[in-house]
Amino acid sequence: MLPVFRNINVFPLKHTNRPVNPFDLCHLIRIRLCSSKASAVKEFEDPEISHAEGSAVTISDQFELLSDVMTPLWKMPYDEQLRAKHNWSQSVVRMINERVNANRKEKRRLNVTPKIYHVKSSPVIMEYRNKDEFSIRNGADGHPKTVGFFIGSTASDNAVCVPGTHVITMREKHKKIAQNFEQYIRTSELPVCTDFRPGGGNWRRFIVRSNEEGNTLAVAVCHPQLLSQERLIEEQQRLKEYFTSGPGKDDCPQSLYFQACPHARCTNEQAPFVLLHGKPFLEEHMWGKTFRISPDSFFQINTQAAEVLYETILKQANLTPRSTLLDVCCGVGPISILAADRVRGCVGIESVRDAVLDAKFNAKINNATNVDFFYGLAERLTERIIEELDLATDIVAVLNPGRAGLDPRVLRLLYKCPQISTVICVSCKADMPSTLKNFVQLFTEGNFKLNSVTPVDLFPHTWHTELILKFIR
Ligand SMILES: C[S@@+](CC[C@H](N)C(=O)[O-])C[C@H]1O[C@@H](n2cnc3c(N)ncnc32)[C@H](O)[C@@H]1O
Repeated sequence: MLPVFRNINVFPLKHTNRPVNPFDLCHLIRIRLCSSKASAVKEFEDPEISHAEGSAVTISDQFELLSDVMTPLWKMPYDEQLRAKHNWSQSVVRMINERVNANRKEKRRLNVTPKIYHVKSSPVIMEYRNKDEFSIRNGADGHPKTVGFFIGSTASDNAVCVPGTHVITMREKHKKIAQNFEQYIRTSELPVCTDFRPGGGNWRRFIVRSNEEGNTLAVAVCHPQLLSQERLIEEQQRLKEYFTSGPGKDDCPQSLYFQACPHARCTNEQAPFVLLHGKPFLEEHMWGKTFRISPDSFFQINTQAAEVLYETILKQANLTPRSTLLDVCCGVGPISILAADRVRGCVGIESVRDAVLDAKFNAKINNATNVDFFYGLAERLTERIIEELDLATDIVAVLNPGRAGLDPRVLRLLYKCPQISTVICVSCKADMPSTLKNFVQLFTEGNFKLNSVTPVDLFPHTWHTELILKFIR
């Protein structure tokens, strides 16, 4: 049993609008775990859980359940996890095969038979997450302002928020800053946002990021509802004082931001990230190069494993001084900047403006003079960029979109371009229909062969695995 973090009584419920029934909670979590990929489903016949009225779901149970949701493989030895991920990679290839053959009129099956490499392990398996996104809702003790992660379903009204104190992939600093933020919002007059409509409350999310040196950047996200600008500024000032000179000062992040976001998510253009304290950016180092990361920019969640990922991508790409790298969905530019010394030039496309500004800055400070980045959607920019790469004889495209995959028009442009002989697809959601569709299109319409699949474990203790799929003509 995990150690008890602090004494929370589930009953009586002082702060809640609606009591949490411990039986409901367990039942919900059981459904959640059974429907997840986790094989180890916890049985809830624990003597510490009694369903009689007035009894409690122990805090240690909540922590264990949260670990089961967030890190479902946490009880499996790491080498077994790697074997399970290898099997999963094979199943992705089977899914590609099924889809390739699903709509074929000809009787003869097409076989996609790439070489599947062993999973490249993560150099670090504990406390590797450099970003955590905390929700704010009712805790299992009924406190309406609890900063943590949901267990149960948010769609039904039964989800509760559990602090991430025992999640083994989370860094201690993130936990401490989140605990301090929880203390802060419990003193704030603003309620938690439970509805986007007026009157639905304010506090929504808390994001903590850090680099390998231990510097941290935090963003408090608040729905502005009908609050005046003066009231928002007053809250920002109080939050800043709490962390810089108040009770949170021992765990003050190096950068503290506030965002008044009226939607589920807002970019910096939609709702500016307001810097309350410290440096505007986080800096990360890989291969002796420096990367600036803005609060709005993507960065791989496991920095040390990301180095392994990038090294593997560049190796698979067989780059030469004659190559041009087309870096589609480039983020803050790591793939292009790390490849710059090996190639004729790199061009990156990215749809988040701040990430493009970071990428340009990163190219400059790393002296990557043969690299350029463009702001916009790949589906809008790729055609013009390919036209401008007219003189390039050997183009390698690296595609690393989010879970939505890429628009089929982008892939069409790539396989119609004769100078592109290699396409490397990088995905952490390779088994999602949107992503599988991209692979199948490259194979069936584009006549590319799937040459190899290399899994890289960016997410130890979870089922997620980053896959590098190499397609060649
Ligand atoms: C998984 S991240 C990869 C970023 C980068 N390759 C890296 O390793 O850090 C995906 C990036 O693609 C961007 N993106 C998603 N859809 C896009 C699109 N249609 N056009 C351009 N960029 C897109 C996102 O903003 C995000 O920065």
